[in-house]
Amino acid sequence: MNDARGSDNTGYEPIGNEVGPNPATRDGYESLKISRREFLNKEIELSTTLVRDHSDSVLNFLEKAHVTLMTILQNLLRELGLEGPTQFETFHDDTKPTLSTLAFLKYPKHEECATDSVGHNKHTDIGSLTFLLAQQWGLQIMTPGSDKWAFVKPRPKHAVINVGDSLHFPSGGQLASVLHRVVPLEGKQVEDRYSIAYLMRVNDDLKWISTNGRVWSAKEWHDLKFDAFRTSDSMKDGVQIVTGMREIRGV
Ligand SMILES: O=C(O)CCC(=O)C(=O)O
Ligand SMILES: [Fe+2]
Repeated sequence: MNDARGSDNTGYEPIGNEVGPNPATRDGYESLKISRREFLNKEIELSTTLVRDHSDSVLNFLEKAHVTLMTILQNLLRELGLEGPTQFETFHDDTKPTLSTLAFLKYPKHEECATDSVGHNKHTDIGSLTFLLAQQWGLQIMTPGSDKWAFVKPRPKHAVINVGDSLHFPSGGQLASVLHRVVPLEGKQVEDRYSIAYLMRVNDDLKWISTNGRVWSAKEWHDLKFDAFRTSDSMKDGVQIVTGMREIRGV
């Protein structure tokens, strides 16, 4: 595929690039990603038909998803009294480096791919807020305080909005990032599943202190988390990276 770039934010990634939700399996999705910054600055040229022939629609979607998330963010911050010195909104400055990404994901049905490549491993999202569209079943969440997975019913014309680690840590946990994963309803992917995720992220240089007292920049956290997604090592230096330090046992 021409657009394979070996990047976490731009281009094509095949199935099996990351660890899967079941022990000893890899993930079961392929993706096409578009870096918001590179796309707005016209720095990327993806030859994939979706981007080449529909760039106006992609731009329109990207802008609408971004504005929607920024509106939600502003309202959340106001309601929680987190405006003022923290000023999270100002950490989404398009003139500065940021890793916000639009991702198109396909989980091919199992006649087309190996059954040891299934779903999407458990994780909390890296960035500030996520706008997720999916028409088929598969998304599961574990709400804070619970140790059980629950399917999220797909609702036509509804998006799923999730908080990411970059709001969770700086808000002192007032905004919780929900742990989620994707698994096929019947253990096997019986139909192609498609999802679109706009992963809004803060500027690379935003710093915060995690629950174990370490200072992170948004970019450091992003890069370490992608390393953990690819290996079966979800812990790093005693820190649970993929689960956003939720310290959940046995999941
Ligand atoms: O495919 C999905 O429904 C979820 C995707 C997801 O969690 C992500 O891209 O962070
Ligand atoms: Fe996610």
